[in-house]
Amino acid sequence: MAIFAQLARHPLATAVSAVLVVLFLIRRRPHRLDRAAIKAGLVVPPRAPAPFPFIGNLIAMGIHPGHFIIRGHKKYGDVFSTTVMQHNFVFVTGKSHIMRVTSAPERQLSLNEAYKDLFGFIVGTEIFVPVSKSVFSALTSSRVEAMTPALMHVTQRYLENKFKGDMGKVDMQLLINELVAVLSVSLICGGDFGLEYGPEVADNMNILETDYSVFSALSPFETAVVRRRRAARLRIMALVEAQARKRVEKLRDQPMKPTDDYFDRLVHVMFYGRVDKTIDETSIANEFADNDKPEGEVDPRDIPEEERIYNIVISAFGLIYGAHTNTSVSAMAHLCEILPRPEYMDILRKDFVDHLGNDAITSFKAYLTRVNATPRGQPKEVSPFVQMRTTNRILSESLRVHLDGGMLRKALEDVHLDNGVTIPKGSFVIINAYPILASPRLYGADGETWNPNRLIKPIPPGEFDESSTGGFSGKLDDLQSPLVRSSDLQMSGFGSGRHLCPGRFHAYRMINQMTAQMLVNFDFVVESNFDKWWPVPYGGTARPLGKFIVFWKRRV
Ligand code: HEM
Repeated sequence: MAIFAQLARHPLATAVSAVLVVLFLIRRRPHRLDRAAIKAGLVVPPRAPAPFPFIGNLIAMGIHPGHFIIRGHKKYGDVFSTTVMQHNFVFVTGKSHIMRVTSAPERQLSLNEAYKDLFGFIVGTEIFVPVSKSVFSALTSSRVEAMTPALMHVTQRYLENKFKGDMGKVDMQLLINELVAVLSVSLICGGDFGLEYGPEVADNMNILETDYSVFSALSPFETAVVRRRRAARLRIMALVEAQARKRVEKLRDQPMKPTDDYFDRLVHVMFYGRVDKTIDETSIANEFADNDKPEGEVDPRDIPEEERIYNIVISAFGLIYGAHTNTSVSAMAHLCEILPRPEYMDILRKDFVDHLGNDAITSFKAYLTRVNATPRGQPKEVSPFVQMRTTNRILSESLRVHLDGGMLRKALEDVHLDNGVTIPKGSFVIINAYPILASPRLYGADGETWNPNRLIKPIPPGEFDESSTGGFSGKLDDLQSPLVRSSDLQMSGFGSGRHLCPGRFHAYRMINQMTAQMLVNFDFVVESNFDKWWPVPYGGTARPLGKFIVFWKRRV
């Protein structure tokens, strides 16, 4: 009792004690999803206490999700949970659990529902829709080849416009953001559209991606930010809609063709209900691409034409967003490593000129003509971009180091793991890439450090030492990247399993060709580079903090 009498005389101490008691009580309470599962007799994951009411473990997750998650796995094992902003988050690692999560069907562990719930307020919830296999097939590596001349042409035109004169200074972050937006739009909506409307879409994308405030998100009133964002979104949608109407007319009596671009595919599938019977299963980037008819999907011919057009616009808009955001920050990550290092700029220049000469677009078109003329069944010439192994490996190292997001799902039903633990329905599930990229077993003692030599000259497995630096003794895939399959667990930044990123071939092509065209035409000196990178807790590339300002000089 004496202690309470003492406290009563010190109001501040009383207030602090009361807050501590409340925090203590709250941190002990299991999450409501756990309570429901426990009531049903299920074993739930061990829980890392969340020290703050309402925000839960937001601060620890915000500072460095990877460190928080590694600490959690060390303490609680392969599966543990915590509360962030009232949501239940379950973190999963270990091969069997990762395979269980990444191979689960969408109706059980949903990628779309997870992103819709957490990020829908930023871009609108309706863009998170599953895409059918017939459409995904337009993202295969052969489609990347066909789109390459258009991407190179758009890049060339863009650089001509931006770098006027012989020398200058540029904010590289803004430039890359805009250029990748122009390229993404060209990729999804066609090169013709990209050249004409790319910069306008890029400006509006910039508003959507950067112009939001917590105040406007929480405010019951319509703020100026909300109005700007709505106008930007509507403008992009109006442009894409005009393109959709044009293509609907163009493809009215046309069957699907191998030469269709991505937008043609959308129109064939979503407007005319056509299915590609010739899809080569193995050429689809997605390991579990069995979502030809996502659950609940109806035959488009059964819905009104205007609704079909709207669905095409929404799908295209969602994909432009998906293609742009991560590719843009990945390109920044790559260039912020390359531009301060003249020796690597020279290696990339040489690789590009060795394979495509001084007139890259003409050389690439000639290569495409040769490949298209190759009779069926005969071995085809390997793409010059695929032959640039060193270039691809250097990019893979940039992505490996900066792609420390991972995979995010929402449990739409209770998910039982083989260790007897159940992920309760309603939880968000995260598999973080950081423990993989920082694993000494795979990359030695300095896995977090950018060092392309580890991929350029991998060490034979018997000679690999976990305490060594700059090493890697695993396998590389066609992109000269550490394998991304869930069974190998070498690199999970592009996801794996059912939702493995189908656009990664396009991402490599966009970044490699734009980097090469910049380096071949200009010298660069970095004035200031990003201060640091904030690792994201969801899928994709870390986000840069600070300014990336660069002097450029035209090469003669
Ligand atoms: C370096 C650039 C890119 C990165 C880092 C990246 C990363 C990712 C990640 C982490 C996922 C989720 C995987 C999972 O949770 O299992 C994903 C999915 C996806 N990505 Fe990418 N991506 C990139 C570029 C692109 C591009 C250029 C496109 C389109 C052309 C694209 C289209 C998609 C689509 C459609 C999905 C959803 C797949 C599905 O639902 O099955 N991405 N990407």
